[in-house]
Amino acid sequence: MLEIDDLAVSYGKTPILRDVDVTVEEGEIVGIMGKNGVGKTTLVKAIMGLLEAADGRIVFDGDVVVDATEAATTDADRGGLGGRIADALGTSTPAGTWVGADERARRGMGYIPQGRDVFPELTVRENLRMGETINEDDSDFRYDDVYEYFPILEERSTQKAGTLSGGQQQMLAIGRALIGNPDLLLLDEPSEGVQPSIVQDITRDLERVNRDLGTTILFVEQNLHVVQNLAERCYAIDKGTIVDELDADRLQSREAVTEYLAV
Ligand SMILES: Nc1ncnc2c1ncn2[C@@H]1O[C@H](COP(=O)(O)OP(=O)(O)OP(=O)(O)O)[C@@H](O)[C@H]1O
Repeated sequence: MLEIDDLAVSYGKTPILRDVDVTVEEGEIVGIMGKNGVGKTTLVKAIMGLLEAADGRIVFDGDVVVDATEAATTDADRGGLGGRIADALGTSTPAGTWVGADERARRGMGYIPQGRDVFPELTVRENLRMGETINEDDSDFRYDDVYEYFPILEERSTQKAGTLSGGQQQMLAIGRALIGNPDLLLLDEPSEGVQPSIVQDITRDLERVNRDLGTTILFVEQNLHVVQNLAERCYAIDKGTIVDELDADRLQSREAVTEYLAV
C-alpha cells in the first residue's frame, strides 16, 4: 500500500528527515513513535504531499507519487523549465515525479493533521460534508455510518465544532476523513489533547474502522497507550530517521517502547 525509500525532507536548507524507509502493507495498522521534534509531523506531511522531498521515493498503491532520487531529478527533468528555474534560484527542485496532496487524497489517502483542523465555526454536520469534496467515487460511507461509529456526533450534529471536546473533535476529524473513503488513513498524534479515557475509545474506534472497512492505518504518536494498543507493528523515529522497528511481541514490552517515548 505504501513504500517509502530513502526519503529526505528539509525545511529550507535545514535537513529534517534523512534515509527514511517505511513500508505499510494493505490492511495493516502501523505506528511510528518518537519524542517531540524528531520529525513525525514532517514525515506525515511528506507522505500526504504537503512537503516536498529533497530525496527518495514514495510509492502509494502501486504508483510512484514522489521520486526525488538523483536519477529522477537529473537529466531530462533538470533540463526542463522547473529544473532550470530551480537551478537559477539555487533551490532544490521539484523535478522528478511529484503528485500533489489533492491528487493523493483523490487516490485514497486520508489525512488527519495534528490538532485535527476541524472548522470551529461550522457545525459538526457541515464539517462532515467537507469530507464529501474529496470523495469522488460515490463511497457508501455517509453521515449515518459516521454516526454509527461515533454516536456522540449525531447528538451534536447541529453544534459548532469549536464547542466540542478534544476527543469529540478527533472523532469528527476521523469521521470527515472516512467520508472521503480513504484506503490509507494517516493520523498525526490522534491522542493529543484528548483525555485518557477517550483515547482508549478512539483507539478502539480506529481498530474497528480497520477491521470493518479494511482501511489501512499509519499513525505517528508519542502516547504509550496508543502505540501499544493500536499498532500491529511500529517504527521508532529519532533525529529524523528510523532507528528501530518493533513487532507485536516487542510492542508489549513497556521498556522497549518507552525507550523511544518521552515517558
Ligand atoms: N516550518 C518549519 N520550519 C523550520 N523547521 C521546522 C518547521 N516545522 C518543524 N520544524 C523543525 O523540524 C523538526 C521536526 O519537527 P516535527 O514537527 O516534524 O516533529 P514532531 O516529531 O512531529 O514533533 P511534535 O511531537 O512536537 O509534534 C523540529 O526540530 C522542528 O523544530
